[in-house]
Amino acid sequence: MGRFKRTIYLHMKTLEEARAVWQEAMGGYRTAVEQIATEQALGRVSARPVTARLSVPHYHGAAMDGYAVKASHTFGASDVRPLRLELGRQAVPVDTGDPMPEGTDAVIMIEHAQEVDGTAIEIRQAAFPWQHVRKVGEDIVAGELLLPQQHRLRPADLGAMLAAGVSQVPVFAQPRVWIQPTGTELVPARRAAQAKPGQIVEFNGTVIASLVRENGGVPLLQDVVADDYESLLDAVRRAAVSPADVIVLNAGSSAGSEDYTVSILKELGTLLVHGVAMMPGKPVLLGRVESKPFIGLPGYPVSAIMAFEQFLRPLLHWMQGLAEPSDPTVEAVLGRKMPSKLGLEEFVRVILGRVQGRLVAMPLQRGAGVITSLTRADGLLRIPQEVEGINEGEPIRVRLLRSEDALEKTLIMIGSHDNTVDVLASELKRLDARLHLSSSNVGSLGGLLAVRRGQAHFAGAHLLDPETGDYNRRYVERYLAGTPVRLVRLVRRQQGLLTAPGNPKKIRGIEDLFREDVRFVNRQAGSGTRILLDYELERAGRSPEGIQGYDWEEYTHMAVAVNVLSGTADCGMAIFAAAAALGLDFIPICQECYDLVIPEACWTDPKLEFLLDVIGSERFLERVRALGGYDPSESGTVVGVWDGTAWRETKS
Ligand SMILES: Nc1nc2c(c(=O)[nH]1)N[C@H]1C(S)=C(S)[C@@H](COP(=O)(O)OP(=O)(O)OC[C@H]3O[C@@H](n4cnc5c(N)ncnc54)[C@H](O)[C@@H]3O)O[C@H]1N2
Ligand code: MOO
Repeated sequence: MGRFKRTIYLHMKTLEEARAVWQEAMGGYRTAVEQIATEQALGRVSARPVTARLSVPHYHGAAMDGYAVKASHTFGASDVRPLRLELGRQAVPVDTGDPMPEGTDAVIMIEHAQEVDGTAIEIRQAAFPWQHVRKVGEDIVAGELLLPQQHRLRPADLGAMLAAGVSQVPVFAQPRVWIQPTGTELVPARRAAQAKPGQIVEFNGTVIASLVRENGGVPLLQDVVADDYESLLDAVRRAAVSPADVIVLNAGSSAGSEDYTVSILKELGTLLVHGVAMMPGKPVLLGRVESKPFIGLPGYPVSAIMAFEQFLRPLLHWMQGLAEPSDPTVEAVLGRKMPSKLGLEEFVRVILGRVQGRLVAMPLQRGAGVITSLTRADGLLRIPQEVEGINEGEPIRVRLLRSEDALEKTLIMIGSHDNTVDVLASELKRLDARLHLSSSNVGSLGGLLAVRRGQAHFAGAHLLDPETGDYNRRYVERYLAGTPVRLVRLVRRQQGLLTAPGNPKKIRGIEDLFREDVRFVNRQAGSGTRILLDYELERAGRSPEGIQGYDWEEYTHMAVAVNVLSGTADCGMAIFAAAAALGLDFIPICQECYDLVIPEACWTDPKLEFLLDVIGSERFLERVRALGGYDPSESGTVVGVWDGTAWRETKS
């Protein structure tokens, strides 16, 4: 078929404008009202006021176990003048909830009466009228308003309705949402392992369906349809005549030549908004097909979720007569400078934790395709469109994605990543389910700087001093003058050369990097691994000249490994774990030390005590050994105490 014209965002709106247009168009849209059994109504929203049919209680009943009496018969009883009441006639035994016997109006608790000969009780205190009696209608009076309309029903609400004889309740029908994943490149998740380049596992459908469910709707998740005009047109037509109340298409809403959604919306309905000045989520599309709201969510997962929150979440609430929920926020300081595009409202995912009394927010990866930026996030920072960026240390408000008290149990780690840190995180959780380790991977040096700024509970670093062969101490001296810290060894780990499986080029060591038929992939300047390579070259008396690919820099161990696996490089330097993860060959070059840098100010924080307990535990050591490529024999050892100007202890 012929190529379609590329579409452009006709009139990009600000987020505020787009939300206003959407509310104007859809704010009054409601689902039908249906009667459902009260027992099934949890979480549903009342469509009309609910009134009580019966009073509760509907008889005068005993509120305590004891004896029903007529209060006036007990007057005058006291410690000095105990009073006897004849059992059966003046005092009738009752249990809590029993109806009050004819002629009685008070209950004396069993512990305040003494039985005498099985024929009478003796009391030492008078009862007052209606003492320990639940009177008719004490709780609910028939005809009284029990619950207002547009109220989300909670467990206690169901109880009150049932008690008051309301067995059916009128509620707004749950909005049914047609979710149509589109894309020729999409393959079902069960075939994830066989996906070829260009094929993407379909998962947005499940994410959107779950969000719909969380917000009181019923997802109608469809099979994927191809990105061609006819198939999409057909899908939207089917949605329009289906019982669905809302139509959601994902994706194909941006400017690609296969992004037909705009044309379809124009053909079958009305376009309200195309393009919103928000990021992620810019290519969102809003409109109407027949009388149904239509939303085109962007394809990138984070974009889809952000656009869901701004447009579909409020809609699902309006449709049930509810207001859009507000989100809890906290005040924090930004841990790292964040530039932002003017004219775009930006949503930045952050980790959050309390370090030395201040709540610190550290930005995670910003890419709209990085779904783990949301799984790992503790909060969401919104940078308004008129702001060009936020400076490090500036106070900000952050929307919470976890509970506020959970933040008090969060350890913030910044620095270089290592797989044993993941083991640490999982062992901490095992010890106490509330403990949480949030990490931001910005390299070893970035970690030291974060410690200097008081933004991390600890950093992870593996910085070699080429002059002494020692790790981290020299860098602490240079970057942490005035900041007392302790260095704790986490592990020693193998660094080496990675090659394709079977090592087809027969690479045996550093010397082979200079061969003409070997293409190398390097790590970025300043990274621990790069420093190590340069050190090894110097020890071998070689300069890097002559290594093909020395200038080609990647930022992580795994990125190096991926290049070797795909064949774009023959060899790279990384830790053993990266080779093991992708089934590559590994030629050990040396062992390096990976240490935790813990500020003295955090040393006595109970969370860090837990952390050190974990590092010292046999289970942790076992799991680290099982990873391969690690030597945990010094794990947990304090290898240096820095008082801000000098080392107080040397290696122990
Ligand atoms: N030239 C331009 N290109 C792009 C622009 C732009 O303005 N000009 N906008 C970018 C932005 S911002 C976003 S966001 C994306 C979204 O584009 P679409 O909504 O058209 O989505 P696709 O291109 O079809 O897909 C993007 C990406 O997401 C994956 N995807 C799609 N559906 C699913 C699914 N159900 N499950 C998992 N992953 C899915 C898809 O395979 C793509 O990788 O466009 C930029 N481009
Ligand atoms: O706006 Mo897109 O949604 O950044 O990735």
